[in-house]
Amino acid sequence: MTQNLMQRRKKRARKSKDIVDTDTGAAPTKRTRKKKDAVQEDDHVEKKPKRTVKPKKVAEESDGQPSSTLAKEIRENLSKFPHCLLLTRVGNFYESYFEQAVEISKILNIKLTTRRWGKGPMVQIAFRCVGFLSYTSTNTSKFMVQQHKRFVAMCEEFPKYTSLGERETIISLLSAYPTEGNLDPTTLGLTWIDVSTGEFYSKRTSYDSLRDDIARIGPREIVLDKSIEQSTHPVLEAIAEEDTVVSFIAPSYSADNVTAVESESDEESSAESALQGEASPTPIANVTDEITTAQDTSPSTPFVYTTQETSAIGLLTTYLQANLLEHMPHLLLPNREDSGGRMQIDSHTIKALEIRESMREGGVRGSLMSSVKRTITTSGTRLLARWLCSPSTSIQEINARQSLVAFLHSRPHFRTDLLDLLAKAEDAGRIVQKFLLGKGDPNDMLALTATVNIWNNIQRRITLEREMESLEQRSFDATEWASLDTLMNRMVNLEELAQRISLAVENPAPSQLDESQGSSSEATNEESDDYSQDTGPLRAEWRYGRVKFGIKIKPEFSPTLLELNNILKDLWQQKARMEERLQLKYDAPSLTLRSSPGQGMHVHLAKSKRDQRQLNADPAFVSISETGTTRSYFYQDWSQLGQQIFTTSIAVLAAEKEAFETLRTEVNLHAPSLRRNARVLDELDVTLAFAQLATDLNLVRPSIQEDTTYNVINGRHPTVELGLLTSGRVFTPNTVALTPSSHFHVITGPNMAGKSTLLRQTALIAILAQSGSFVPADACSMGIVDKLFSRVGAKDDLFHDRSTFMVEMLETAEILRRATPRSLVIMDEVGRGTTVKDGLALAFATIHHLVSVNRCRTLFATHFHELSDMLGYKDSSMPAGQGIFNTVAFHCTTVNEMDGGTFSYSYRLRPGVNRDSHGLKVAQLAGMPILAVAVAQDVLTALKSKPAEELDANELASLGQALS
Ligand SMILES: Nc1ncnc2c1ncn2[C@@H]1O[C@H](COP(=O)(O)OP(=O)(O)OP(=O)(O)O)[C@@H](O)[C@H]1O
Repeated sequence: MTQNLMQRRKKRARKSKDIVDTDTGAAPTKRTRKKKDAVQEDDHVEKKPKRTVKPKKVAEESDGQPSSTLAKEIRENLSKFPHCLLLTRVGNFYESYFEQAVEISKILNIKLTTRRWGKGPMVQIAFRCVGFLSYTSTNTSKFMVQQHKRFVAMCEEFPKYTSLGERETIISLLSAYPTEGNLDPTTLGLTWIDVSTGEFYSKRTSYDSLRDDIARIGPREIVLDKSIEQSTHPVLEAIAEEDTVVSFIAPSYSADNVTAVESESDEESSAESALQGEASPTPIANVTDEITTAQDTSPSTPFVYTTQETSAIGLLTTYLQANLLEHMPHLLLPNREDSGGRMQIDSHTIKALEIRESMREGGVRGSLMSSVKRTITTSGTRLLARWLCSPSTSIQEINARQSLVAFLHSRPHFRTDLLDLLAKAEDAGRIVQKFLLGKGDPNDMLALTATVNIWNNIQRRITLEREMESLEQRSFDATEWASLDTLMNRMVNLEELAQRISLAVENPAPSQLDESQGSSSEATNEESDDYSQDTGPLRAEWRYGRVKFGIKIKPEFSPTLLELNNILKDLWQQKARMEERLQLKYDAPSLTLRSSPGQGMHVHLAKSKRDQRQLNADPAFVSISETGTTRSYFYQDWSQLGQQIFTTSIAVLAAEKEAFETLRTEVNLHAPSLRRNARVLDELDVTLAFAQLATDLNLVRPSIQEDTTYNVINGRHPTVELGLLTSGRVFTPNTVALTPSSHFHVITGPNMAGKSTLLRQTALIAILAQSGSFVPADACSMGIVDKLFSRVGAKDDLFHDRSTFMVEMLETAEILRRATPRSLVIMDEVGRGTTVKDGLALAFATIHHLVSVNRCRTLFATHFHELSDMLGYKDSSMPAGQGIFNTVAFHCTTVNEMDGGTFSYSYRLRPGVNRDSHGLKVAQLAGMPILAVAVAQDVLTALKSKPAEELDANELASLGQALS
């Protein structure tokens, strides 16, 4: 299937050329460039000849050389790097031309051909050329550099618009495909992938939700259909605010293309857990117009990708194929993310609530993530971010997560042991992806094995805990264990794979190797190789080559390898015997058999004056060089034996490489199971982290139900509480009780008295609760929140031509359009960005709409105490529900005035309305000059009898005059 796709996808994005990473084939990144520079210094690989490919135009130059663009660039590069062998990437090949082709064909033992440029006899130029497949380039170039001591320059081509190679870690790609024709015009297909881990998702979405999806996913790059590039398509509007690279491509795909996305197995489908609750990914089925998962083997409910999703998958796959070339990973069809099962948090809210990063500091510090993160693996941290940005709306799933948190919370020692084990695990998801991308070395292989062993140890530790609890007969409760069992039962036993790898791969331990002759470390390696006592450069070179190739496979891995190693061992022994024999025969103790690039296989005398007498008399030894003390000879017997050692060494290297490729294939075959286990461990990491968090921050288990209540007793803001603690202050907890009969609370109070904090903590507690975490409160019970909206903090967005007030209104409008009775809304100071009259009018209209149309749970903080009057508030003794809307209640914070003009904030919420903002106190605290504060005080006093809105222009002018 893949081949079909590849054939169909030959039409690629426009290409440009530049030097490339010889290891990865990816376009250079800042880091890879650096790395490459280092390699180039070490390995004589030159850098940066450049060429750009334009249509071939051939003409003969006066010197009889072809003058096509490619030919010119090759000659330019050759003259720029005269000391290098130049390899030029052309499609799937690296090619070498002219005289160098002859040399390379000899070195690599590949066929030399004759190529012609130009059409017609008049312009045809014949020249020598060799080429080899690009995927062999890493080893081939290393061979030329290391074995033949040649400098190599590589000229690479890659698509002009890709930024895939611009970073080591590619976070997410997202492709949104617009609807067409008679398809439902309100829906979109959305797919996204983390190329570094292979996590691939798809969902149906709408233009309204697209911005929220993007905010949650946080892609580095967005891929769109080229056909909408010049249009005013709503997708473009939705992504306009995003600070991401947007690529438009003309996809060479149809729905059928998706059939070529390679399925590894359906195993992964069950990997999605009761804890995670995401729908299963799809094994490839027959794709016609739509992709279906309806296969017998799938353990979970089949689902069907929509046509738009199918198109999005095709678009994204095309893009990856065009950019990753031969490093294109094997992809499973994506997991379906069903928005029905996730709390929708709009894009402003993700930013405003500082879930992933803080607004003030820009980084993670001060964010919810930073306060609650206790995960110890990077993949666990990624999962935590996903859970926090899209909490669940499934009570079953939330309960499963909470039960596991409770289970782990009550077993601190067990938790510590599991954490200790987890800390040693590698990011298996990323390693597997590396292998699927055709990368990965024996160290990765060993890391994977170690990780599989750690997984096994974790399972053993769990079994032990269960046995200990049963033995102690300490309230052993099988239902309590059910949450952990459900999670761990999803793991696949991969012990066999781990064993096979550890039996095959030896740790190359490069630090133990020394290229220099006769170093002290030689002995160690001789022992480990178990043959020959040779300390000559030929051997050092060969072993150096092994390490540089990153391969050391145990001989027992395959009969071929064993046989070759035995032959090699025998040859080394022959060499040792020959050396010993010659030393004795010619009475030359300093005689050694050596090889060097300049002299080939030669006999070396370290003390020539003493040892050369008898040797010189034997015509079998031909002197080839001498220095003050040393002398070298050609000796045919050694030359032949050395050559045999050399070719056998190369054969062993090739066999080890082949063996490694076999292992790589095995790892790739197990990729779904490896990923599945990795995901289980990620979930364990996050739940362990939640359990630890519950202990650290004294959190309680919330109770979640299917209603529209929100009852949090003495709730706290997790981040503000931590911030206060560092300065020795204590957070004042607050109770919020939203019920269907009192679902809208108006909060008034002085500046700086904790209104925004209360609003934010209300939202954060809902997020934590539905993520499966315990929450910062004395008690919490709440009905599922389907959508969370916030309108807090205002800042302008001049780049997108939006004033502060415009941003405020856009956000408010969106809430009024989208909130449902199951939603939770927090609104802070709506209407403050315009005149008092307009602001008041808009604030009232907003409340009116939220109460009577949306009917959602809302906290509405305001300094417009007049709103309370408009809403029918009388005084704090007024029973709830007695205003003009019977579901609106009033709460406030206040300041405690003390003797001597000092005051303190009471952050404690109480019923009622506070009409005093105490703004001047805050101004004073902020360091406003005393004179300015005094003038403000005079204005306030003057306005006490009659508010400013009621004064006409003349009255205001005379007031100003009086105060000046
Ligand atoms: N419950 C609390 N306990 C202790 N300190 C608090 C509490 N709530 C808020 N604070 C402190 O008060 C500061 C100001 O709080 P916040 O921004 O919520 O006030 P506000 O009423 O929204 O102010 P403004 O009306 O000026 O926007 C916080 O940064 C925090 O340091």
